[in-house]
Amino acid sequence: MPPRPSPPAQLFPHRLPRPLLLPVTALKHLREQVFLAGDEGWTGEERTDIGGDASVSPTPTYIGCRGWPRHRVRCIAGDADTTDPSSGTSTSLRDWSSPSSENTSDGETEADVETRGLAFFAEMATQAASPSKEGRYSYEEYKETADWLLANTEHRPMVAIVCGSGLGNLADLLKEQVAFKYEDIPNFPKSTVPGHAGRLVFGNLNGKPCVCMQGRFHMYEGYPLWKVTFPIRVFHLIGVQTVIVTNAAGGLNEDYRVGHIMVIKDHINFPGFAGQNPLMGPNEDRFGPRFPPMSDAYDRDLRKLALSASRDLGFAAELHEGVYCGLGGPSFETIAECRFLNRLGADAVGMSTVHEVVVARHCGLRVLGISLITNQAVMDYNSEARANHEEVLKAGRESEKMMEKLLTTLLPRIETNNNVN
Ligand SMILES: O=P(O)(O)O[C@H]1O[C@H](CO)[C@@H](O)[C@H]1O
Ligand code: HPA
Repeated sequence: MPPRPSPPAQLFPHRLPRPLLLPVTALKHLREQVFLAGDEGWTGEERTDIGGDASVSPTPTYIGCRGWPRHRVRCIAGDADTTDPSSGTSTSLRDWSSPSSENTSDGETEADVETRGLAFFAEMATQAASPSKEGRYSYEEYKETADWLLANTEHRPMVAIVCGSGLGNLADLLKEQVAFKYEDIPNFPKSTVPGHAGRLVFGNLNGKPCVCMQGRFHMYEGYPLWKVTFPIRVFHLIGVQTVIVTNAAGGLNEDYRVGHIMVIKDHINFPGFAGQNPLMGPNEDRFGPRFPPMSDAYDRDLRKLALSASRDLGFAAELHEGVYCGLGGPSFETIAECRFLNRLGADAVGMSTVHEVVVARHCGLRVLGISLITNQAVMDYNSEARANHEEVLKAGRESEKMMEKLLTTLLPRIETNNNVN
């Protein structure tokens, strides 16, 4: 029998810092019987007989175990990965597996089993104590992704462009492309919204090295805000200095029409009012200060550049500068909400952007925001209009060329100074 890893003593805290959670789906391939019990009993779904071919819920269900170290771990073996769908992290069980045995009768003693089980729990406890389990990524995870990207492409982008709904084709502007699917990039969340392809595209846009997010993450997809904003910090670590956030938005300002462009002057972070700010939780000083100002969120010089580029292109009639209000979604706004937001001073409304901007400013990135007005918010009780995503995507496609021209004209005018090797 191959030697079993023995758990280092320091990995055994007196108590787990928080309930230990194991996804049941992770255990469904286990070939032996697992008995778990904690001194405070079970949390979550009660199961004491997971293993073998026992049918377990195909949907991710969590079992939790409080109390340490009084778990009774009879045996853990198998060849499965634990994947936590909420964090995307995965832990291999293979290290603790019994390679040949189907049960404990292959000479493995009770003590062997106990050691192996405890080692497994020690690993899980370490994970539970790691920052990424505290509802955020660790600095090392951002770094891991940044290093992976730098190792897999020679591009060194100075500008990152986040493509809004229906605006993913902006990435096609990039020459000498190197593209990665989000699912292939370590730690990256997955795109789930139609119109957000889920690819990170590197290349040169009119001579300027860029990276394009063909698809962003939204709060309404169920992602916590530290996940929604994950790529922004990665961009910072790979040397990006300027982020251009684009979005599809509903026009609240009565002068705005479908197909108009709004250079974002400022935003209202509505989820922030309710305590949903991506910077909640322990501050990571390596990215920025605890209390970053937001009064200069949208760079004045970049706004001027965008406005002058739009005018040079003859877009003056379709051009505005205004305030974007970010909501949680996914439901579109009621008439009363639209009226309320408009009175608050918002010119356009959407379900994204503000979180990315807060995180970008926290780590010192310059931000330019551009909204494409894809629909007029319904403000009138006699209106038959109903906001819908298809209309949003259609408007995006119809104004694609305009947005492309704007970015192509704008990009070479942006001064950048990339110091990353
Ligand atoms: O903000 P982007 O991602 O452009 O998308 C906007 O369009 C979608 C609604 O149609 C929402 O996701 C809203 O936020
Ligand atoms: N409301 C919210 N989000 C949106 C809208 C809207 O009208 N249009 C595009 N994204």
